[in-house]
Amino acid sequence: MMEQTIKKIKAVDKSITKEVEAYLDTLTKPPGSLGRLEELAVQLAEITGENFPQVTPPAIIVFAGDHGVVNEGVSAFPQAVTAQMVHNFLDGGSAINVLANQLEAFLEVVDVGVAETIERDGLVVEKIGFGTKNFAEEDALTKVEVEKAIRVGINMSEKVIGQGAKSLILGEMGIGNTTSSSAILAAVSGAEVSKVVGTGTGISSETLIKKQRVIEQALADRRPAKDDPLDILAKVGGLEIAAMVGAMLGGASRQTPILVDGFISTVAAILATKLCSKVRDYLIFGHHSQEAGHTFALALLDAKPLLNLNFRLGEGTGAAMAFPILEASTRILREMATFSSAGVSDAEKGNAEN
Ligand SMILES: Cc1cc2ncn([C@H]3O[C@H](COP(=O)(O)O)[C@@H](O)[C@H]3O)c2cc1C
Ligand SMILES: O=C(O)c1cccnc1
Repeated sequence: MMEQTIKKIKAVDKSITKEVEAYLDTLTKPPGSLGRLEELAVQLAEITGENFPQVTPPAIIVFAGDHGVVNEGVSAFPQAVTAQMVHNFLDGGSAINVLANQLEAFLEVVDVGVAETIERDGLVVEKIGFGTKNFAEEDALTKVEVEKAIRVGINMSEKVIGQGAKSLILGEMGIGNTTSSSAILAAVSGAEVSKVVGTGTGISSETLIKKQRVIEQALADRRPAKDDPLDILAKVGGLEIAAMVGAMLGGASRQTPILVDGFISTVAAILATKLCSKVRDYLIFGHHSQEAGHTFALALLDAKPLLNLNFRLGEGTGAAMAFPILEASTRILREMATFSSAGVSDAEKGNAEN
């Protein structure tokens, strides 16, 4: 199924680019003066193949999963917080709930691998396992589990797009997942672990050293294949990270813009683009996270995030904050007057008259 989805992913429509750029120059502003908003408008047109793209309504999907590596003491919070936060999402009390309400976005919460059974109305239960295995001791997942989690992500994107979502905001919840993400990033890039490890939920400097050692030892023991995203996910990955990879493939296959969140989401994006390089052009990077490895992860994708709000939360919060910028870029195209419709002199005309 993943292969079929990848086959469906088309290169974004570059035949529309010149037309949209030219149209932007007819609007009542000096050419290019709306800077990145204009670049975004062009990118959204290329993604959707439409001169007047729509990103509203957005769908927010938060994938939750646990990590066996928490047994090594690599997070500031206990594993139980993953399930507790899933309850909080369903009760409406988390940061991403607040932003979803503000954006009037539909929020889907998906249990793809929380370590506890959660039965609640409104929760999408697609549990592939009760957390991953501790990758300090054994492979986190089997290849089959990775493939199943990717499929969950693909299905979720297809579901919300089928329900009318015009853009995707992807987020995650999983205590320990910055450890998994740093391990993935080191594996896929060959970078030193020290360059891609960070404090996650706020660990001490001693714990940070331990976290780095745990990752270094695991990479030496597990030996994930650099060019094989599925092998990397199986050896040191997570179910919610694999599901995000799938959601990105699914979104791209349906020509839908995807807002990427922070460190964990960007690591998933690196894997998705490794599986299919065409995915890159469907991605818009919401914010620059405080998590240490994010700068390096963004550079690997040559990505320039829209915001820097000193966030280090996850859940899709940084991506959600950037959504109004996307919406603005589409409204510029749809709602601004042109020089001729508004009777405003354009640059050459003005010079000619002087
Ligand atoms: C209350 C709470 C809410 C969160 N929401 C997202 N995260 C974020 O922190 C976790 C990753 O950090 P680490 O690898 O250090 O455990 C993930 O769940 C991530 O989504 C949270 C963390 C906590 C404690
Ligand atoms: O950037 C992120 O996504 C992030 C950073 C710290 C903790 N959780 C998530």
